[in-house]
Amino acid sequence: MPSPRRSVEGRPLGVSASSSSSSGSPGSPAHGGGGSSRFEFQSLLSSRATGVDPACARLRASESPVHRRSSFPLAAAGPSQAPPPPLPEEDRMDLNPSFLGIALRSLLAIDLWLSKKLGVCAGESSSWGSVRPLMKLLEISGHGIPWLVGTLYCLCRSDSWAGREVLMNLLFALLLDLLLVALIKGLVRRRRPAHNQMDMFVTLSVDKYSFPSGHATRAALMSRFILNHLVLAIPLRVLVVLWAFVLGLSRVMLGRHNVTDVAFGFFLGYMQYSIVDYCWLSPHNAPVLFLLWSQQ
Ligand SMILES: CC(C)=CCC/C(C)=C/CC/C(C)=C/COP(=O)(O)O
Repeated sequence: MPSPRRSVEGRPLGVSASSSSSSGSPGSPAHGGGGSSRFEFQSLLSSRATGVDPACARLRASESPVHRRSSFPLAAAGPSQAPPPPLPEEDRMDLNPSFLGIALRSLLAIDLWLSKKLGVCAGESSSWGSVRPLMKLLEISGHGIPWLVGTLYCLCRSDSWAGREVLMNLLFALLLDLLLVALIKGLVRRRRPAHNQMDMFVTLSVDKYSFPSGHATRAALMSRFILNHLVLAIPLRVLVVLWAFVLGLSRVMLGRHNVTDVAFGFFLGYMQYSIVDYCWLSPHNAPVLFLLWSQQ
């Protein structure tokens, strides 16, 4: 144990006015100005040597009654005792990452706990195991292959320029989605939940990762696309939104994803539509594409 009177570098801390044998605990704020300040000052410096989080040590220091009085306690120790230098700016900023870290860890813990609770169709023997076939049917409804094949088929059959334009953009949206999801999955590499059974219909190699949910991005992207480009009666519009929501929920119920994978997937899909809308392909800005297609 290093002497409590010395800093990590071995230099005296300059807090010698009160002896460590004075009554009460040295760390207690009730201990008195000198004792309290000694504890706090030591905790600031020795945290580097002991591995204690400096942010926590600093937090303790800033909470002390001495600091609240905003007079540096060591001044009371005597004229020969030089006050320690103020903390470097970058050290003071450490508090934020620490709070952010705690918030993220808490969110992650809630995410894992909630996802496990909601994974009621993760296996045949799960509490809602009998609904699993229905959930898997929903899974296929949001899979990339049926959407790609369906779009290409309609594009081949379409005989109007307006129809071709919408379908061409739908194809672009689907490809953009596959690309972005694969990119993020490959970068983040978050494993699928432990209770997931990897029995999915055709997957790509990145689909062993779970963040973000490709089904959720497609659900949000396709529903926004459909609502903006198909003239549908209100009940059908409600159905489209419901489909997207239930598809996202089914990913967690099947145990394929954590809640945050799906939540971010919805957000990403929503934003992807904005990109598609912004880059909307038309015979005016992409004439080559349309000419090529019309010659097929
Ligand atoms: C043109 C091309 C590369 C087509 C690939 C279509 C395909 C196999 C997409 C994979 C869809 C899929 C299984 C996504 C995973 O969804 P999660 O919700 O489990 O992330």
